[in-house]
Amino acid sequence: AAEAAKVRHFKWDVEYVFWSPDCQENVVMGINGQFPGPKIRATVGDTVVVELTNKLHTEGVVIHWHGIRQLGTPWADGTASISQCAINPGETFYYRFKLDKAGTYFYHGHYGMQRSAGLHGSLIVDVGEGEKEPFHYDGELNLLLSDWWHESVHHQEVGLSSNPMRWIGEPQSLLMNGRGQYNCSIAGGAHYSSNSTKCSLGGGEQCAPKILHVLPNKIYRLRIASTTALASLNLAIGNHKMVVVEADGNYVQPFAVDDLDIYSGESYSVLVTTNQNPRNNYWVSVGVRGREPKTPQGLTLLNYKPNSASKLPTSPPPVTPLWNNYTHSKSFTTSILALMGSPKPPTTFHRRITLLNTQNKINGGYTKWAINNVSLSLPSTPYLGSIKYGLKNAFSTVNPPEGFPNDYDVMKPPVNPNTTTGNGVYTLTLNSTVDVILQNANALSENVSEIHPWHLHGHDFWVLGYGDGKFDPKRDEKKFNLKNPPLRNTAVIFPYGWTALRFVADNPGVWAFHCHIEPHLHMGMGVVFAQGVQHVNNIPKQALACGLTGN
Ligand SMILES: O=C1O[C@H]([C@@H](O)CO)C(O)=C1O
Repeated sequence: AAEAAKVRHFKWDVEYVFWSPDCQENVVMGINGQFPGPKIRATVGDTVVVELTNKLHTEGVVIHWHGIRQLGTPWADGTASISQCAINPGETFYYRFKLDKAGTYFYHGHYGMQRSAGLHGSLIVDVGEGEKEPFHYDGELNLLLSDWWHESVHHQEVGLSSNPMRWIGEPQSLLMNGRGQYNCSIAGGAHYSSNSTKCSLGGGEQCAPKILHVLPNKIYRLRIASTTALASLNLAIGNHKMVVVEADGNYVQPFAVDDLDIYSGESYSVLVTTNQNPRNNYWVSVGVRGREPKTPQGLTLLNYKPNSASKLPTSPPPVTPLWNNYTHSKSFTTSILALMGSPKPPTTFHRRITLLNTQNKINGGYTKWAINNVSLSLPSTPYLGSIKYGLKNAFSTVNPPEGFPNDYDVMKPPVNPNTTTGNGVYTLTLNSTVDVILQNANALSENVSEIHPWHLHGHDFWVLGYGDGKFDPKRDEKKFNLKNPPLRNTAVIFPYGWTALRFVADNPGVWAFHCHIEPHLHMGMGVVFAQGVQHVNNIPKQALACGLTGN
C-alpha cells in the first residue's frame, strides 16, 4: 500500500478494420487497429485515463467499463443516452475513472450493438502492492470469450426492428481472445468424431488460437470473462479440475468443478493445477448452453511446456453439457457463495421492485422485450444531464411499474402480447437498500422461456436466491441467503424462474440495469435507476453536448 496510485494513460482510436476473427474476413470494430481492443492492466486505486478518438466515419461511439463502479464519476460509465452523449466521428472524449476494486473485468461498446461489432477488450485490476489475494498462484492466463456473426451488426439491427422481426440466429463461431475457426477445426478429423476438416494454420493468422502455455506442476489463475452478444457458454479443460475463486471482481468460497457456465457479462477466476501427464497437451473448449446450439465449440490448447504446441491431445475435446440441462447450470450457479469475511447484505430492505421479463409485440407485429410491460427506448438527451439540470420533456416522468399484475401467468405466453415503449426511470433514495426480484416468464411461443443475464451498472448486488416459477414473497423470502450471498454485477434468470438481488443505492448517478444479451437490450430489455443525481458534479461538457443539454 506504500506505492502511490498511478495515473494510467491510454490513447485509443476506434475504427472499423478488416479482420478475420474466425478465418473469414469481415469488417470489425477495432481499437488502434486491433481486435479485440488492447488489454488494460492496472492496480487498484489507479486512475485510468482513456483518450478515446472516434475514427468511425458515420457513427457515434461510447465505451462502458464493465464492473467498474465509477464512484464519483458516473459520467464516465460509457452508456449512450444514459451517462453521456455519444462521441461523434472525429471527436475525442476523455474517460477518467478510478479502479475501485481488484478483479477480472472487461470493457465494451454500449451504443447500439457495437459490442457485437467487436468493440471490447480485457480490463484486469491487480491488488495493491503489499496486499495479498486469498489464494496462491504461480502464473496467470486470460480468456475473453465472445461469439461472432458474419452478418454485420447493421444488418442485425435492421432485422431486429423489422416487421416481422428477423432474428439474428445463432453465432457462426465462438471466439477465445478474439480467435475462432469457422470452416475448420483445430481438433478436426475422424479421430475426434467431428466431420469438420482440420485447420491448416501456421499460427500467425488472426484466427489462429491463442495457445495457453503452462509449465507442469504449477498453479495458474485463469481469468475468464464473457462479452458474448447472445451465447451462454460452458468452459472445460480436458482432464483438469478448476477451482472457482473469483466472480465479477469478488472473492468466492473456493469450489472445484469439471466445467463452468459463464453468461454474458460475467467474469470468473479459476485456479488450475497442471498436475496431469506432462507429456501431453490438453483441450480447452467452450460450447453453447441454454439455446439449441448450432455453433461449433470454440477450442484452444493448454500447452504443457516443453511439449510442442502443435502436439494434439490424446483425447477429444471435453463435451459441453446438454444445452437444456438446467439442473447442471443451477447446480453450478447456486454453488457460488461469498468468501468468508466478504461484506454482508443489510438484513432488511426499503423498497422492493419486481421486474417481469416478457417478450412482446408492438404496433401490430414488431417484436420487443419488455419489463413490467414497458419496453425501454432510450431518450435523445442522456438522463444524467437532464436529471442534473432538471430539464423538462427530456424523458417520461411517468414512474415505471414496481411490479406486475397478480394474475399474470408466467408459465404461459402473454394473454395480451402488446406492449408499449417507455423511458421513465426508477428514482432510488440515496443510500437506501433496494431489492429487485427478476421474474422470468414464457416468451411469445408456447413452452419457451429463455435465459437472461442481468447486469447492473455502478454497483455490485448480493444474489439472495434463485427459484422456479412465480416468486411468492411469503414462501420465498424465508429462503433468502443473508449469510454468505455472493456479490456480483451480473446474475442470470433461469427459464420460468426468479432471481432475488439486493443492493445499496449508494452511488450518485444514473445507471442502466439490463439483460446483457445485446439484441435483447436493443429490443428494450432494460430499466434505468437514478439516485442522488444532485450530488453529481463535474460532468464534462462533452458528455452533455447533445439533445436538450446541448442547448
Ligand atoms: O429475442 C429473441 O427472438 C428469438 C425468438 O424468440 C423469435 O424468433 C429468440 O430466440 C430470441 O431470444
